[in-house]
Amino acid sequence: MDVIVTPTPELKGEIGALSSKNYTTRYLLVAALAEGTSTIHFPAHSEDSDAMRRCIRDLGAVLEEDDEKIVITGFGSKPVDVKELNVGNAGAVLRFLMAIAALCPEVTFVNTYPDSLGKRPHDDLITSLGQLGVEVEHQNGRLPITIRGGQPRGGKITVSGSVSSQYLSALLFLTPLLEEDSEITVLHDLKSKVVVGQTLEVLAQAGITIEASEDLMTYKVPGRQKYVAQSYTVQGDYPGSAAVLAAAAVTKSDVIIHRLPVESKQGEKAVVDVLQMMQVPLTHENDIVHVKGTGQLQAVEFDGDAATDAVLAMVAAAVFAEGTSRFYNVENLRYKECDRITDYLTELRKAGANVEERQAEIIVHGRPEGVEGGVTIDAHYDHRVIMALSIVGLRAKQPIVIRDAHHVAKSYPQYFDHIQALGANIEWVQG
Ligand SMILES: O=C(O)C1=C[C@@H](OP(=O)(O)O)[C@@H](O)[C@H](O)C1
Ligand SMILES: C=C(OP(=O)(O)O)C(=O)O
Repeated sequence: MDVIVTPTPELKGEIGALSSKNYTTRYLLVAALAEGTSTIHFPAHSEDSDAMRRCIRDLGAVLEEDDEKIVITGFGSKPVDVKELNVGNAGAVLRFLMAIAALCPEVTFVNTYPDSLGKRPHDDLITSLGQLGVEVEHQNGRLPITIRGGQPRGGKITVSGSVSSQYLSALLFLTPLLEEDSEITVLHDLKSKVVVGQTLEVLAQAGITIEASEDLMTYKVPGRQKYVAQSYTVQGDYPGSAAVLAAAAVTKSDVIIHRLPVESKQGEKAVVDVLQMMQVPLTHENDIVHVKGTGQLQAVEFDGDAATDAVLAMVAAAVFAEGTSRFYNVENLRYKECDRITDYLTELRKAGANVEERQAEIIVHGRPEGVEGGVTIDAHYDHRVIMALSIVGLRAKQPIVIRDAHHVAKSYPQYFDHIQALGANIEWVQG
């Protein structure tokens, strides 16, 4: 399905934020790794969180769900002997479960998105699993991947953090269950470091003890631990909400989003500070963000690694700012659903934006007068590219068609309904 975004000068209204993708995937996993029955309130519903639901069920967890909660009876440290898992296009779900699959005799992760997740590298995690004695069959570090685990014992492990934090998170979920204590050392840099804070927070909530160094580069993980069944509540999602906030920032707006906690470990909450730095009038109190946009923005410089999943939305806002914006330290955007630097900027340029790329940087020469639009955009299977280009479409001179916009459902299926409810001019058409 394609979406036509017709220029919309004003947005107005209130929405509740979608539930956090990163917390939902983590709570589903720790609930599955516990032996008792856990409850997760307000879990996210999206292709990625559904992928985790499907896979933990295949691994032996029992799930019962109603409108506001999911009750999960876990399999503990003993998943059933499943032969195949399908994670869809969900990177984090794949990486976390590649580690957990080490508890199974032999599992193959199939390749259902050859042009997206199928292109993403997993070599660094494969190397670390090898150190635990886990045999991994792969296609040059990519899907399809077969894990032959059995009984990894723990010990000293190194993992590179220079491409993704998800490899480290994966090892942090697995190692507490192993026979021996483990010591994990992160090599090189650790990208998306803030997301590891979410992993540690959830592990602690699930009763797991891990000693992490202050810089998050070394970990002592006692073995033979048990995940404790718990009750969890999922907070609102900043990465998805960042797109709605950026849309409000580039239009004349009066937009309120509920359920965005002021105290949160989600790095993408920085979108609020970045928009403020861009002189967008907004307040953030009592878990409510209220934007009263004028459509006028100033350029900004920002270390994007602190808010990796909100960078595309911030860049879209910067397209209409006065001056030149720079988003640096973002090389790992190249290893996501698409190359979120080259592919994304290609689409932005089509729409009329003036943007430049470096290996680890996006530079935006703002056009407060607006961009031309009147083009068809390729989604590159990327929900965040789709949301970002819709923001540009709101302020373009001519409508923008976003092809295969249904991939927005990877993280935020109700995104277009939400911005439509705020007044955005959106039409779905058969592609
Ligand atoms: O651990 C997680 O749940 C995630 C980590 C981040 O990935 P990288 O560590 O690869 O940057 C983020 O982009 C992704 O959406 C979710
Ligand atoms: C990169 C993302 O997800 P993942 O790595 O889990 O596929 C994302 O949600 O933007």
